Amino acid sequence: MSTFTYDLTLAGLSVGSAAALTGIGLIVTYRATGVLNFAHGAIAMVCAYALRQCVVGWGWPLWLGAMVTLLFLAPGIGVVLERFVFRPLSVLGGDPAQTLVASIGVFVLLVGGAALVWGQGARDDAPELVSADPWGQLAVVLVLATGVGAVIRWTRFGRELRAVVDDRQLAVLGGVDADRVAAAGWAFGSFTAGLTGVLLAPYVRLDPYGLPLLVMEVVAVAVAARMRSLPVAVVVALGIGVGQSQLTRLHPADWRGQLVQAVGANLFVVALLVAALVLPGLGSRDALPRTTTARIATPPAAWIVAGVLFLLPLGFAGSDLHTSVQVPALGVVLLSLVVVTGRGGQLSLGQAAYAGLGALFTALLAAGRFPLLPRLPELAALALAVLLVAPLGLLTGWPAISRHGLSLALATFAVGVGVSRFVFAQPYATSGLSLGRPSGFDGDRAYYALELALLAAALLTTHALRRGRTGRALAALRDHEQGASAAGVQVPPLKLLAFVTGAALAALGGGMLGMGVRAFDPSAYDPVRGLLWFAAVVVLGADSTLGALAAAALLVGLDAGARGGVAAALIGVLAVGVGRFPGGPYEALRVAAGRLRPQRRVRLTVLGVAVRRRLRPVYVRAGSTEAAGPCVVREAESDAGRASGARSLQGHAAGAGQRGQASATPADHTDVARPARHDTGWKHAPAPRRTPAPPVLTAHTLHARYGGFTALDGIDLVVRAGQVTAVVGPNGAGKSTLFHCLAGTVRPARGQVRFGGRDITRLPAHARTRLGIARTFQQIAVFPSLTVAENVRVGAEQGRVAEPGSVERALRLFGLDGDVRSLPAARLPTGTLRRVELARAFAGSPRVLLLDEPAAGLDTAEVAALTVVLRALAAEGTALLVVEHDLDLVAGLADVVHVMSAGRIVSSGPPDRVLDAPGPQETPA
Ligand SMILES: Nc1ncnc2c1ncn2[C@@H]1O[C@H](COP(=O)(O)OP(=O)(O)OP(=O)(O)O)[C@@H](O)[C@H]1O
Repeated sequence: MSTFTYDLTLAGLSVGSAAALTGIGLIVTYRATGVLNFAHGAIAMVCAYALRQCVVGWGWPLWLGAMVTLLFLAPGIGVVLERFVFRPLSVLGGDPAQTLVASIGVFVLLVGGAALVWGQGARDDAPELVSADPWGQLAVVLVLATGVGAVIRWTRFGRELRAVVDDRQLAVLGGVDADRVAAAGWAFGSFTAGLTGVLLAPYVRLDPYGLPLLVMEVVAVAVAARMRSLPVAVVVALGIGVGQSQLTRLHPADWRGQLVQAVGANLFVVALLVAALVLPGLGSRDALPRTTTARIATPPAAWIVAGVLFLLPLGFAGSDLHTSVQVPALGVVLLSLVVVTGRGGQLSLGQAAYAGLGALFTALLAAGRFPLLPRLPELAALALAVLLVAPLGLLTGWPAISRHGLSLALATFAVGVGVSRFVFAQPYATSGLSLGRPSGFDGDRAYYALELALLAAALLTTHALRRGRTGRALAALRDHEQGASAAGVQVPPLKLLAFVTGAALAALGGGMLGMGVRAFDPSAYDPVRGLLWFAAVVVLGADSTLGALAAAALLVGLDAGARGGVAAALIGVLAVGVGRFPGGPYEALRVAAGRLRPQRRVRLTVLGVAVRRRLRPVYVRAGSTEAAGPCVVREAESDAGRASGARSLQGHAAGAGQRGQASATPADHTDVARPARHDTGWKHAPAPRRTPAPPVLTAHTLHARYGGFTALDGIDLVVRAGQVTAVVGPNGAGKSTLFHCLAGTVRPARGQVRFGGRDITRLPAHARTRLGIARTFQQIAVFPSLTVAENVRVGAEQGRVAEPGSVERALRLFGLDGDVRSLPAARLPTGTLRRVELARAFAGSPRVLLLDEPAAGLDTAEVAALTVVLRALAAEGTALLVVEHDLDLVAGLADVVHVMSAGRIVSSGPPDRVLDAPGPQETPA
């Protein structure tokens, strides 16, 4: 090996060691707590500053500064974060969404805090703890990795750690002190962050923004190791480090060479892009605090006040006016986050990239440097830049189709970092670039007026996306993606729409920002800004346009008026707390106000029916002297008849009977007395016989597998119009898998699903809904931020046919046409929510209703009323398939029962025959 190659290898090992350290720290924290610590780089930066402060600022000996920094400060930060930020969140349920936002909040807080304390400028006098000789650093890394690996594998603490990671609650029940394990994980993770920071600081720019970003760029190392394997992380880190170092030999001749060199010099970013966009995703849960609250409408007065405040700067002069110019521009950028994150519920940490591209393209187009295009006037350049950047929204929109939670966070972050490194930081794109204002708007006042007009256009666009059919579909997507898909919402195109619109708005705002300062400044659009803007929008109410405008004013105002870093620190503090108030500050205010004022109570009937008694006569215990009474429906209806909701149901069902669509109406059933049979065990009265109805949905030899495990083993099933078909069986029998295959959320390995003769095996869930297969969920899927009527309207708009009056009909049928219709679904009782979900499914005029444990969470009276409703729907001609554990409900409701065991249907027939037979169904959960 030549000396040059050897030297480059050594340099690469040095960089790779620091990356390996970061990987080890991220993996250990993730394993111990389930949190991907976005603040890791910021902790590294704070520790590097602290060591410099001790040694350079206060003149301490290096060993003392290093001990205090690495053995007290770094682990201390970890313990404090665990105790005061992440433990409360894990007590609240450990939603990864909230921990992600909190860790971004910690990042922003530390960056802002460091800028406040140590200033924003870069330092080049960080003390050198370990000599530049890479062998020393490598030794540190290998000792650490081996030590951690040994602890995890062979010690009691390691076993506890693995137990907590696998199932925290189970580990706690088993006597493990999960908090201690999490605190140790955080302390160690922060220690490695601190070590990375002090090792790197002498060789890179030590500043509050650059170092954290540099450290987070190597997160690919941990992702490549699937957040699990320390040896893989170390090997990948060293490999990329050496590769990156070797590629510095390239000497560019033209812009292509420069691009290749840029790739070589940023191999960790390339690895991040590959890890985040190509490798399978890490987590699947939603990445935003799930909306549990209704959106609070902005009072008109607030808009008037905002309008006046935004007009005020027109009367300003000098530096005040010059600063104000940034507010509308940043407001437009933040509105892009309202569209993507607030309304669409899609996490986007890379929005700064689109803003920067908007500014860059505007500058290139206005300068005549854009390939193949002539020089354009500034306003035309801005408009064309917006159009050009909009489709680039697919860069993050495409991954968002299949990625959620952490995976989407990483993908959008990676795109932000990639664009920053490969476009903004490259001289071939940006050298000698200036950006002027449109002619006629050169002065600050005129330009501000132009910005207000553009802001108004952006507000109108945002507003349009928050109203009407698309607005409701977006809200549904945000509130419950699976539920939205089940309601017929075409989720992938809707996500793309959100990201493309978001990219266009960000580009517009970015171009306006650039024109405001008459320059393209790459640092104004770096990925740290993306995190800050994301945090600012989330804490001020992600779905609030006014919140975005307030955030813009706050960020610009604090940056201009206070010491640098105040804005970031404030936003960080708020973001750290946001997980405790998932609805944002409005929710916090509401909670506070709620303590002072009693909440408005709404009286609701149960399923629209004043049913108070459990249905009695379907079962009689052996030896009981109680005679069988009339059948289920008469009992329920005799109570129900007193309620308007029941009248609507009866009328509805009778109407259906008159139209001749149904084989039986509830009234028909009341005429069928069910004699009791006195025998051992629970017995069932015979169900009324019906004439065979035509098949609507059929399954043919369905096979489904999870890895090597066969969950469905050749299922044949027929669901007929006007009948209730039930599937029962013990836990793990495969009922839910069958349900998912029919609903389109699981793709069978073999076999067919047919609907009205058409093969729909490969159709996605939303397409099945549009054909006429609606479903409900075991865990109720409603859209909490929408009102009851809006929930039902989503079902009607996206369902099989948009029949006029279908919303009102569904609301009436399920007894939701009173005051409750205009209440937000958040915080309604379970029974009402079940009705809302059913009404939503029904409003799309489905031919088949798939119901996954519809009685889950309902009390006896609600189950009784539910039976009436489902009977009425079947009587109307709808085909119902019910997967249910409640055998009482099945016996009283179903026409045909299929019993499943170990992935097969082991018996089928009318409930009285099937449920009486001994078999696996007798041990349901
Ligand atoms: N995503 C999955 N990955 C691996 N195995 C799975 C998955 N989902 C289900 N299984 C397994 O497939 C089998 C069938 O599960 P399924 O949920 O369909 O049964 P079930 O009858 O609905 O049970 P339950 O009544 O408890 O919901 C079970 O052994 C289950 O452990």
